[in-house]
Amino acid sequence: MTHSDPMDTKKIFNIVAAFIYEQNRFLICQRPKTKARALLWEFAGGKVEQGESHIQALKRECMEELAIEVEPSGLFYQNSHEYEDIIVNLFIYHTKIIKGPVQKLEHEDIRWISSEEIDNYAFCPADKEVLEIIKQNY
Ligand SMILES: Nc1nc2c([nH]c(=O)n2[C@@H]2O[C@H](COP(=O)(O)OP(=O)(O)OP(=O)(O)O)[C@@H](O)[C@H]2O)c(=O)[nH]1
Repeated sequence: MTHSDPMDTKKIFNIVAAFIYEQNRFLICQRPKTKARALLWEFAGGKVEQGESHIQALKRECMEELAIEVEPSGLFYQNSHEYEDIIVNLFIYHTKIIKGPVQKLEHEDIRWISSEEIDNYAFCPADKEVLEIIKQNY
């Protein structure tokens, strides 16, 4: 009997994330030590829960992680990426902060960086392509 391909058993998650750009800088967050992709940098966000829209999920995640009220607008970037543990469908939205200030509630660190500084940070692999787009356009 053949063993099933691990592809078949990996869970697939829809992930929403926020591209928050203010005064030539955008917000990046460092993943906690205890989670998958520990200490890699990412855009704020997380898994879309059952029954939630992308917009609802992004608002909830930004409040949970950063204590900010946000208004997501257009979809900026979409990608699927297979990790060792899961497959992510990543949706990154242009997002504005409606009410701050930003507080670091869940991450190891948070930073506002310019596009020139991107190469100084190790990001989640699924973010590689959008970071190239940011480098070219911001
Ligand atoms: N938020 C966010 N997650 C990303 C990005 N890029 C990327 O590959 N991911 C991946 O998407 C997944 C997000 O899941 P998570 O574990 O942070 O989600 P969550 O906040 O709902 O946490 P939970 O699993 O504890 O409920 C992680 O596997 C993470 O590595 C990104 O830019 N932002």
